[in-house]
Amino acid sequence: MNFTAPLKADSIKVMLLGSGELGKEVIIEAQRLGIETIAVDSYNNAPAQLVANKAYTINMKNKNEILDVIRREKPDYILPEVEAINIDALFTAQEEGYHVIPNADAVNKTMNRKNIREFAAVELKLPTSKYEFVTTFEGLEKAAANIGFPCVIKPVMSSSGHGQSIARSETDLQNSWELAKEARGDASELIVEEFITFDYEITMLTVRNGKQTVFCEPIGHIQEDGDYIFSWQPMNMSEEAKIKSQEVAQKITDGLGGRGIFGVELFVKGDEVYFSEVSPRPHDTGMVTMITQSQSEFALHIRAVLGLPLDFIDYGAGASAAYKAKGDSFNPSIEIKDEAFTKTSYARVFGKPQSHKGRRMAIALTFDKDNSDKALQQAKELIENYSDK
Ligand SMILES: Nc1ncnc2c1ncn2[C@@H]1O[C@H](COP(=O)(O)OP(=O)(O)OP(=O)(O)O)[C@@H](O)[C@H]1O
Ligand SMILES: NCC(=O)N[C@@H]1O[C@H](COP(=O)([O-])[O-])[C@@H](O)[C@H]1O
Ligand SMILES: [Mg+2]
Repeated sequence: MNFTAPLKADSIKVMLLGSGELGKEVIIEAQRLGIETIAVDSYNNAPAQLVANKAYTINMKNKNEILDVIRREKPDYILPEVEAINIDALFTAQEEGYHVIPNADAVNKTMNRKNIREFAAVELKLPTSKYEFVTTFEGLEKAAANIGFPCVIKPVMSSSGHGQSIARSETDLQNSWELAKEARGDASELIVEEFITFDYEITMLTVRNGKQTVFCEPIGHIQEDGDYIFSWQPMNMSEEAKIKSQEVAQKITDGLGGRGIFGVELFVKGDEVYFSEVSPRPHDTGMVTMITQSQSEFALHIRAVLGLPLDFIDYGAGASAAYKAKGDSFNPSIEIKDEAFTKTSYARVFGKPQSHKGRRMAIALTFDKDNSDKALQQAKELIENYSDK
């Protein structure tokens, strides 16, 4: 294939909307190509802001504030990094000729569970859990009775497990209702999902550069309270399940279109593959690619955005373990014991300016040439050497 997108790095400007740990690595990869970078978020000194050329702190839910920074900076590419962004601003920017990654419609679909679930299940006919949407407590009771217990309840707009719960019986519904309502994001509507008793779940990182689609090796992961705590790559799976996973990932990303990396979340039971959701951006479980691939998911995202070739080397197996703050602090410090620095591991500390209990602050990355179970075991052990104050 002949790639015809020469890189004129010093004349390219990217703007990140959302500046957390994932964005920080995207900015670093962009900087490595000499690209000018602007990091926007709703609080000062967000991780990506610490490494970008310029930073803005705005209300990300406010259409005018987003459009103001876009019109002022005139970026070549706008890279949404979080879900909680005013979507009208992205549609307007796109109409004005700005290039939203992957495109405003894909961001709109994926930021809301109702849009993406109906797109996947109804339009693309991909297998998913049974689901219903509700806006009232009575509606929740009815939907849970139809779907059966246990069921999973989530606000239609939320991420990292916020506002999510499993109701095991009718008596849990009141708690689930209140938890979802208290969550940040849009909790005015909830999705009630059938609980899938999967054997394992994966993220299929899928990269589109406008000319081809490339898959990374499947990433296995473990979630606690709807948020990832461990991931490893490659996930050892049957050839049939792997092919089905790639087919689902291809369909959903073709359906969304545009350039960039996507994290397609799938549940696998035997050789059956269920679509769960998709991020049109790097994925938290994909941080493991910082140790397993010559081009991490962040480097691949930038390459895809620019329409550049996507070739890379898989170095071997690896794993990641998330470190979550144990307490609350306005001036947090992460302590990592010497034992956590081994020949086959390293740390990434995000530099978040404030911690609160459960906030992801750092990760441990481990490598093992051919055994992801061993890498995972080491990651689990090493993260015990992390603490915070
Ligand atoms: N229907 C389901 N059946 C079984 N487990 C589920 C179901 N839905 C969610 N889960 C579990 O909860 C996790 C988080 O769910 P989901 O990905 O929908 O939430 P999220 O808040 O969007 O997370 P993130 O933003 O981190 O991707 C899943 O990875 C899975 O482990
Ligand atoms: N599952 C989505 C995800 O991992 N997103 C990552 O977490 C950051 C928010 O962290 P915070 O909640 O600690 O501010 C986001 O900016 C993004 O990097
Ligand atoms: Mg998810």
